[in-house]
Amino acid sequence: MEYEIPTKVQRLGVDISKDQLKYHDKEVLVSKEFTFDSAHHLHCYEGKCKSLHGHTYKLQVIMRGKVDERGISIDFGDIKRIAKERIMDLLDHRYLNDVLPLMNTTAENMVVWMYEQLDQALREESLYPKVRLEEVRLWETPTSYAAVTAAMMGDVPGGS
Ligand SMILES: Nc1nc2c(c(=O)[nH]1)N=C([C@H](O)[C@H](O)COP(=O)(O)OP(=O)(O)OP(=O)(O)O)CN2
Ligand SMILES: [Zn+2]
Repeated sequence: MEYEIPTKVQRLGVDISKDQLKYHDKEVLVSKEFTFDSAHHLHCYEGKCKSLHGHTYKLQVIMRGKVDERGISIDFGDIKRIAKERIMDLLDHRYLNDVLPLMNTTAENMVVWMYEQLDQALREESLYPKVRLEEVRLWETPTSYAAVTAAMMGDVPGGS
């Protein structure tokens, strides 16, 4: 997206040129974290998690993209909007075995589904053609997480 950046801007009363504002076009990782509370139980599992129980899940969404002329690759607020619409609105305070597509609700299965949801949403965003999903991490407890990366999902930079 093209932004109107004035040729000269003022800092502490001194004119500086827009070229001095950059690191634009550098690639950076941008991350945002969320929590949500859900109930679930595991199938095909002998142990306490076969019984109904709940977690405060923590989700970390890491995106990768070129910095624009404002110094932003993707607005943190837009990551929050996408994650809320595609994940938290569906899962927060819900029974996961009912609301997720048919799967065993392990952290591994859920994080792959979340990657697919977020990746699809980002591809549909016309605002950020130079940004892609890099990694998604899902903590089930403070000491246990599953993660998936773009490379693991077969997404290569420059691919369609
Ligand atoms: N590889 C996986 N192992 C387990 C999963 C999973 O999704 N992937 N899930 C569970 C249960 O859902 C359980 O609620 C979480 O397991 P665990 O980390 O063992 O929970 P604790 O409360 O015991 O965690 P501590 O932080 O060690 O107290 C089981 N395994
Ligand atoms: Zn659990």
